[in-house]
Amino acid sequence: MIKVGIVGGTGYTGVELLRILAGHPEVRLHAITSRKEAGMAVADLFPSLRKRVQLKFSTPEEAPLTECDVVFFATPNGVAMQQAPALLQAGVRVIDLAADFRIADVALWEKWYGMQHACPELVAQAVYGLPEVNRDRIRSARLVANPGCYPTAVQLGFLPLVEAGVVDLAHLVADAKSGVSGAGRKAETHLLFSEASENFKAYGVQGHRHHPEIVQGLAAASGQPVGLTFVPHLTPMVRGIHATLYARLTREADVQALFEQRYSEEAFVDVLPAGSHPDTRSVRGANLCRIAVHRPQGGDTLVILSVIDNLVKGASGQAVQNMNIMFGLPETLGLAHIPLSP
Ligand SMILES: NC(=O)C1=CN([C@@H]2O[C@H](COP(=O)(O)OP(=O)(O)OC[C@H]3O[C@@H](n4cnc5c(N)ncnc54)[C@H](OP(=O)(O)O)[C@@H]3O)[C@@H](O)[C@H]2O)C=CC1
Ligand SMILES: CC(=O)N[C@@H](CCC(=O)OP(=O)(O)O)C(=O)O
Repeated sequence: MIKVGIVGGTGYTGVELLRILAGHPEVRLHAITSRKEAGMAVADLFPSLRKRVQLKFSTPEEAPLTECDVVFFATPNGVAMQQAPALLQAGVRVIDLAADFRIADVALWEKWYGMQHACPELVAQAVYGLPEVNRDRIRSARLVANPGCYPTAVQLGFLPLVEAGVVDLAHLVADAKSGVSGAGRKAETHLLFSEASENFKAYGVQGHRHHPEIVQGLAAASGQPVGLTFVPHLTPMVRGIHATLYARLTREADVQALFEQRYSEEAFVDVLPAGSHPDTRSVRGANLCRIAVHRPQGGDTLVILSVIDNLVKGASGQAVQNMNIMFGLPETLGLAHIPLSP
């Protein structure tokens, strides 16, 4: 059994990790932290976990994290980089759901995240945890940087095209919409029901911290610089990301076949029949990215639709997928949830 610790167990990705890991046959939950709820039983805070999770929250200082085989950080940016070095030193493997180790260029990371990196020397050791790209490196990784939610939906949607070199790499467009849980379980005015419901807006048009992460991944996949316009939107639903991606075809290709071949061996990427319209509900609660390929009017502009549940394939499910790979388990173990519908 793998002994698991979670730092940040009261946030949305933390409770989603608990939901998935409580049903994982090879996992024993050993430590879970919260500074605000220390001493409280997990099941008292989250009744959905009653009789499934027996642990109590401990402070990060008191939790027996060094006794774990792997520790997940489901914390705000800038927390894992403070605590990961000591855990790695103690032989514990680390999966960070935040962005501390996602960007290889530390100066670029510091610019976007507005803080100094606490352990820049570890960034080069970290493996970017998008299994569909980095599976072999994840197997032996001690430190995994779990991708952001938008970057997962956008990269999986563009990858077959940029790898095959059939689109104009200078002018990619990603128009993405996220549910409100993407912003985390915190009290902010724009996340209030009266503000976020019956409302729809773009944000971060001038620049969003997921832009450099997406560009880094697509440039590595294509071997060339990539130009991307990325516009995130907040949409009044709880879970889900719908990314509408645009790319101009520069070479004739059977794009549907390209996608089907690229993902034919991937358990968690579903390429739909040509012309489909995936909805976020079709992936809700599941570790799954569903993709549909369109070529409107047979022209040279491709439209790719990519949907995920931001908390599952966009965060905690993908983190468990990475854990399975790191510990030599079947990649799908504990991740067979069927999406919730309706
Ligand atoms: N929500 C989403 O869809 C996605 C989120 N992510 C990333 O995952 C991470 C977690 O996100 P989310 O669950 O939404 O965040 P939340 O804001 O919902 O939860 C944050 C958690 O971290 C704990 N925490 C906060 N500060 C510290 C600290 N200094 N030391 C230790 N624990 C701390 C909090 O508990 P307490 O304060 O009690 O200690 C809480 O449990 C973030 O980095 C986010 O960017 C990535 C992909 C998708
Ligand atoms: C809807 C919403 O607010 N989404 C968040 C992104 C989700 C996230 O948590 O991204 P990181 O893991 O990179 O921090 C945002 O745009 O800031």
